[in-house]
Amino acid sequence: MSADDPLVRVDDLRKYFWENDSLLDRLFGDEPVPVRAVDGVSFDIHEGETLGLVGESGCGKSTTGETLLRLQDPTEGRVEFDGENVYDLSGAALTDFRRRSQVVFQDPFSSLDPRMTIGDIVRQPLDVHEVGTDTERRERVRDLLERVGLSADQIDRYPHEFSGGQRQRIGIARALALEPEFVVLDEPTSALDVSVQAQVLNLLDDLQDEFDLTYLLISHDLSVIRHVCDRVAVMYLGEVVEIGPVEDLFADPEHPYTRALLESVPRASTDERERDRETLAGDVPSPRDPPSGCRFRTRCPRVIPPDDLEIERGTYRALMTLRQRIEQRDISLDSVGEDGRFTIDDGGVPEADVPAFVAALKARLLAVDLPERHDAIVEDALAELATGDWDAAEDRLRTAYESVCERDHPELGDGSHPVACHLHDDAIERTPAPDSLD
Ligand SMILES: Nc1ncnc2c1ncn2[C@@H]1O[C@H](COP(=O)(O)OP(=O)(O)OP(=O)(O)O)[C@@H](O)[C@H]1O
Repeated sequence: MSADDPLVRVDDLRKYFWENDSLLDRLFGDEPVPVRAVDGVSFDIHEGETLGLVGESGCGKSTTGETLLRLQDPTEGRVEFDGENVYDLSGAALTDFRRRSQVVFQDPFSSLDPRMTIGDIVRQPLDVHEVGTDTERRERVRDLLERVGLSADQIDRYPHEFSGGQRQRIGIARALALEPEFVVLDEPTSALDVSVQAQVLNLLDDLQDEFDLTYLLISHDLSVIRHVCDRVAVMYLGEVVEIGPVEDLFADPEHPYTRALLESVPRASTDERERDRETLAGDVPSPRDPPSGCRFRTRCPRVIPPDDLEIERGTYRALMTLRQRIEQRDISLDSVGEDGRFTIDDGGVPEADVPAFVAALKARLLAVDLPERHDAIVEDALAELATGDWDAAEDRLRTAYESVCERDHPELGDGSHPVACHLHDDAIERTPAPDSLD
């Protein structure tokens, strides 16, 4: 490995969990369903660097960390550690990898065995890897406790005698026992009081310098990422959508998802506060059935309209949300209008009621006023819903409004700050929406 080669290289890593995969499910003929927790993730981590992995809950951060440490088997892809594919390792080489790479978990309350003294907890990896003599192991544990800011005299105490921050220090001491080079820090401070979070982050920073550590820091908290990381990879629904140096990414977030995440961080500057807000609406979709094309497009405030469509960004977003609800059959027709105003059977509402039904449905579903041309299209689609023809409504709206974001999957690309978004894809001809900020 040359000095420029990364210590960790993750290449198109995938980890699917399978549901409906038991013998019983197969007997009943249920098809196994993949949960695409990690779906084609690539990044490098250089020696001495801290790479942050950020994203909302459920987007695959922990699974990425655990799979690259080989705590979980990958579905596909490759992870190189110091030039070797970790999934090919066995015997002494695998033991060596297990020594050189460690993890610190989020919850210092459940990750420490309450029946063991903290000395035994920190010493356990030394026993497993048979490092040194009994006396040397005890000395090493005493030294580690001191290095993480505890007292060597506390060696025979139990975890319940310590505060949350102190327990996380014990977890860190255990992770460092074997002198690793690489540590995955999985939400290391999110279970802690705000007042002790900074202390633990500062400790991790000091230890990194002292022991030449390389970190992958997993966090949903951008302020933690900003405080500690050199570069950051933003994950959404199993994919990395943007990656870059931390200052660049915070100063100039390119992916609409990153922009929306940053909007959720309180900031001091008036200029920034006055910037247009692009907050995140709705939840992360299920990784069992991720959206086609760009996975963020179902929530993206900047979803790209077809070229010939002159439409404001907010209006187009509202129409896309309406489409999604129709495609998911996520609209209850029974509750349209005043109580009992419309009678609905399998064929929908009686023909004479269709205009009134459409007006009531439109008022309920759309908070924006539509330009005439779009109003007519939406009314035709809602009239189809009124007569129970969901497929026709779906087709009509797709024909009028289909976005490149749902057709094509954006690739992350190369360079120091790549972004997987069609807004940054020169190959795609597009007309920006009239209220575009760019
Ligand atoms: N063992 C499992 N079986 C089935 N699905 C799983 C399993 N582990 C994780 N998942 C699913 O994989 C997706 C990614 O989970 P993961 O824990 O990696 O996300 P995360 O970004 O770390 O979120 P969090 O911060 O909440 O842990 C989630 O939808 C989760 O429900």
